Amino acid sequence: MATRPAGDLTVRVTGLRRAFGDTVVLDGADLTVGRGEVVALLGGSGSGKSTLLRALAGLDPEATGDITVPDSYGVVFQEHRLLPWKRVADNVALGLPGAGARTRALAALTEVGLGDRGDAWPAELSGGQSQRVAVARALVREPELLLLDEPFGALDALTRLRMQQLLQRLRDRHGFAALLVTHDVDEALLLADRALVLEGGRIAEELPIGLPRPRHQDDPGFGGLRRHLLDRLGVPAV
Ligand SMILES: Nc1ncnc2c1ncn2[C@@H]1O[C@H](COP(=O)(O)OP(=O)(O)OP(=O)(O)O)[C@@H](O)[C@H]1O
Repeated sequence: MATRPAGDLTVRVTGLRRAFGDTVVLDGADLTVGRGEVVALLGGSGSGKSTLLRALAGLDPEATGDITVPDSYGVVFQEHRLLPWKRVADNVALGLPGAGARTRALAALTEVGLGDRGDAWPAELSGGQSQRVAVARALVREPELLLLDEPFGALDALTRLRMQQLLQRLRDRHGFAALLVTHDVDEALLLADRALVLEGGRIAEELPIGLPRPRHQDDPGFGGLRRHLLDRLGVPAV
């Protein structure tokens, strides 16, 4: 049962467990996300990152443990998950109460650079545009927390970079906290205040990322942190 966390924390997870048959994927994982903090969740393929995120998003009734998340959170997956039979603005406004829903949806679309595409159908958008709409849909309720599961993982490198910059701007403007599941060490280092490494069903390492913002791959300090994380993930420098 999720309840509201107290104090400076947006998320508090204690003793999170999830097994599929005999395979224990999450084995008592603990983590926190502070208010307005961006936390990257890294880990090898199959380490349980998506399982953890789904549990936090309330999508996995079989996960056990103490999970506290705010009342308002938005979720973005690797696939945009837009409803193809609804226009873009109606996808973003979905479930919003009241007569102002469309106005709010168009404002959120403007924030992601798609203010003029509200009447388009999802099929008319590129992959990057579709993910922008997914971000707008997650943002439209002004959530305290975004849960992001490889949100840019399916995009080409340039589009991914633009989306990372967009996420950074939105975070500066709105101050939401985020838990960002990613395979991409550079993405974690560009965006996150802290990186967590999931291994053996628990958070095996927690790395504060104190690099000044705005960040760039060429910044001093970036390479050392990248090497450390890659090494931790079993990809040592050659
Ligand atoms: N519905 C399911 N039924 C059975 N096993 C599952 C199910 N969902 C996940 N698993 C298993 O749980 C483990 C963790 O999966 P999960 O998708 O959380 O890992 P991940 O770290 O997100 O991986 P990747 O980085 O490859 O996306 C994997 O071994 C996976 O096969």
